[in-house]
Amino acid sequence: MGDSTDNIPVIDFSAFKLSLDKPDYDSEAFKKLVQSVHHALTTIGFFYIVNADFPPEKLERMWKVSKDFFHLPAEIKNKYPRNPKENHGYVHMEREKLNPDRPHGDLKELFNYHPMTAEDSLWPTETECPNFKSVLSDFWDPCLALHQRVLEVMGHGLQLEDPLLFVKHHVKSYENSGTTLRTLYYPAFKDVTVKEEQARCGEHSDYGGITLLFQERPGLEVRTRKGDFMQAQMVEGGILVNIGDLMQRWTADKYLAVKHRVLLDTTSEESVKPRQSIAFFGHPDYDALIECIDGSNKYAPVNSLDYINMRFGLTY
Ligand SMILES: O=C(O)CCC(=O)C(=O)O
Ligand SMILES: [Fe+2]
Repeated sequence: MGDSTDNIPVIDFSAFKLSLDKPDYDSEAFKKLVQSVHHALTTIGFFYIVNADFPPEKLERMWKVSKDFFHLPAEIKNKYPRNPKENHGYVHMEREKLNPDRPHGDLKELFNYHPMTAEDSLWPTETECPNFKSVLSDFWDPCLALHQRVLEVMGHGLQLEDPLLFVKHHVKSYENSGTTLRTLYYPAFKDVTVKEEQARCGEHSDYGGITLLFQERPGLEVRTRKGDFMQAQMVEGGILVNIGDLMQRWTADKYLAVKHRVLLDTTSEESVKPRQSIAFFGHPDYDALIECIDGSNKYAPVNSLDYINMRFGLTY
């Protein structure tokens, strides 16, 4: 772990928590929130949200149904494979390789939920995994609302002419965007055969807009500006936020999409246990044209859908 100045900042979101329709834009608390988020995204690239009124019972239910699902026999889980076109469904162990330079796929399994395409036939049945579908669907709403609040705060931090610019391009999340809820499971060390240089989750930056990450136990490492990796400290009730590459492009590198990973460190007692995490990947609407906000054209304008398709092509 890095020294305390390297720790990921913890930001109090009460000035724009989920139970408030709007923040008090002129309040010191809101200005401090904007400034803290801006500082985090221009330096370490990660921050924890606390006091956002995120419903803890929804998170508890997510941990439980996810565990139930991942404990099902492989032949049941494999009935619902991820559909490459729509990105909804189950991805088995070693299938995804987030760092293409590593020789083997990641030691994790996951289930992606994308409401646009999540027909009944693409979910485990109620007999196979009771409440899985309803709990994932129900978790989507607070994630969507919170990620839109973060996008608005970022718009203020960057002093955009229209602080709602990012939000306005993240509104079709149900029908026309790559926004995805993902529940992940890293099996215990004793239950896997680890190949050379195999990671639980290889070094990568996320692809899209912003990510909300919920962690059940430690293990995530984030790359510092110096290029080494540091452990993300655990924060009680904290929701970790980082941005994806498309957002970095959009901000013309003012905000940074920072690499992160999860290793299987067999000398650490924590690391050999199974680990769960949940990621909500907010992605700009498929028809959004992503152009540098400062007019610099540092990156050529790119269509959101073309960009995500290109990135998935390199991962699977
Ligand atoms: O499991 C984690 O903590 C990180 C997962 C992650 O970075 C991802 O799926 O993009
Ligand atoms: Fe990630």
